[in-house]
Amino acid sequence: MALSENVVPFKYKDEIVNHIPKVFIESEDGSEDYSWFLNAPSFSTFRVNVEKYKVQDLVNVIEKQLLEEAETKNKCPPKVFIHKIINDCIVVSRWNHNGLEKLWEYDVIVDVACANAVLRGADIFAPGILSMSSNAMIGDKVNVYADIEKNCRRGYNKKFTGKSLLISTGKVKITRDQLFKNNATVRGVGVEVDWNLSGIPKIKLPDDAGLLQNFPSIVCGHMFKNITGNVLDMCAAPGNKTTHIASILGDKGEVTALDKTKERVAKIGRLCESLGVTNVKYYLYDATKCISENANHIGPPFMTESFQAVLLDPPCSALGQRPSLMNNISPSQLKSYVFLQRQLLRSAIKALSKGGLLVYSTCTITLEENEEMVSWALKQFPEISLKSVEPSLGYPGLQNSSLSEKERELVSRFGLPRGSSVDEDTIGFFIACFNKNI
Ligand SMILES: C[S@@+](CC[C@H](N)C(=O)[O-])C[C@H]1O[C@@H](n2cnc3c(N)ncnc32)[C@H](O)[C@@H]1O
Repeated sequence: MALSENVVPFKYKDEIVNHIPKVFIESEDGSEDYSWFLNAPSFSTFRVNVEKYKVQDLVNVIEKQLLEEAETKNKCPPKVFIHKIINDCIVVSRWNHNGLEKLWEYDVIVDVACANAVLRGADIFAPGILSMSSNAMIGDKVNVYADIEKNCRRGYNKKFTGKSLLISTGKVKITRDQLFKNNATVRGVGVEVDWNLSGIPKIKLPDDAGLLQNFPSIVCGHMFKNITGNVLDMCAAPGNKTTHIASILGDKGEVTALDKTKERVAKIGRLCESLGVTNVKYYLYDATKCISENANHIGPPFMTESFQAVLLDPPCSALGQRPSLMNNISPSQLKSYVFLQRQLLRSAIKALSKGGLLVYSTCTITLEENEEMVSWALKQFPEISLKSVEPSLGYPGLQNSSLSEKERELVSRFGLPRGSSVDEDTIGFFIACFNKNI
């Protein structure tokens, strides 16, 4: 079920659209169309922890679960398969349904972040619930709406009349009283989803089996296939790519992971532990300052040219994350990322040994943070050269950027609103690879 409601998913639409390449919002008749932002990619992708599980075994587990669910739902199950090139990636298609209807007496209102997650196959966790009909008891069925204009107060106890969108139906697991009484902070699943608007299924696997990861992010990990030695992951939390690179390196190397935020660094540790990844060292550190001429101890800052490969997956405007029912990013916030990304690139190039590989990736779609960042880096640092993204999946860089035709072919853009395969219908993402000249 595709969403093309009358929803403009940007609070500061007029300013933000100036930064969005036309291909993402212009429909064939030239009118504005935001459906790419509103809809989730058609496939879920699960990156298998191949140290512990066989990919085919997990395919069988997911297939069995979906088959059982299909019998109760009286529908054909989604397809489950291993990606033909990215062999640690399981692809799951969606349920086919014709949309949702208000079916039940009771309503639940959730915030936009929660709604975006639900549309990607998540249950509804308590912190995302803003309002629930007061008579809804555990086990009752509810209609779930997204508060798309962010007008619903947490704990609101009347019928919500603001702009909302029916995104799922499900079963109550935590009552209104438990959620909101005495400003309670309740965790866990508040509503178990049975149908969501996107048809993206829930996938239930053990914690150590791997993780749901966007397809281009999984591809990004594969850039490190031929690396031996030390890899620096400069902006690493929560560690999704760190743990993937570590698993790809195996006993051929180690990942040093940095992040500037304490709580997020802790997440890297927890993920390594849960996946059983041991070749990662992680530090709370500002990656713009992680290289120093006089570094002389274990841990950051490090000596120049001490890493065989570097991943720079910096903070970005994240406009490629979809679905996004409403994005409050302000124009000044949007513009702020380029400065930090350039600073981080400077450190990345210092960190890299001669002949080493630098991978730059973002989950955004602006030219400034992608193609133009690459051409800035090529001009600024004559010691690096662009290298093709291998395996070459996705689309070339966009036209009308400062990259030459040849350079456009070397970088990868994911998620242009064109094709419908798992390689094409993804979040918006960008990967560029550089070599440091010998
Ligand atoms: C796009 S996220 C990284 C996602 C991560 N690579 C993954 O795949 O799990 C960007 C991260 O950069 C971190 N960050 C922001 N500024 C930083 C800095 N100066 N040094 C290191 N990390 C920074 C943020 O805390 C955030 O966790």
